[in-house]
Amino acid sequence: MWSETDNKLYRAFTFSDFKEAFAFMTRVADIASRLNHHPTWTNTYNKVEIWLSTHDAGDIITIKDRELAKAIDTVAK
Ligand SMILES: C[C@H](O)[C@H](O)[C@H]1CNC2=NC(N)=NC(=O)C2=N1
Repeated sequence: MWSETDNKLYRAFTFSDFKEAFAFMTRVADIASRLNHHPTWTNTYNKVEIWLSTHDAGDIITIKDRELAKAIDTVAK
């Protein structure tokens, strides 16, 4: 589940290995390009952490972040 802290949506995803984590990131990259809204994220081996906020609106959570979060959930296993 996504949590809200510091004016950001945050969720951590864990996969079986690095390859699965990176495949997920590739799918998210496609979505982000399509929505023209991009995550702040880190990847360490099988873990991907994502923070969503809208920089253009002064780094707050907007509908764009909620839509991206929902789309990311559809490709997370
Ligand atoms: C010019 C371009 O449309 C903007 O910079 C977009 C790109 N992706 C973005 N992504 C995020 N997370 N926040 C933004 O404000 C944002 N703005």
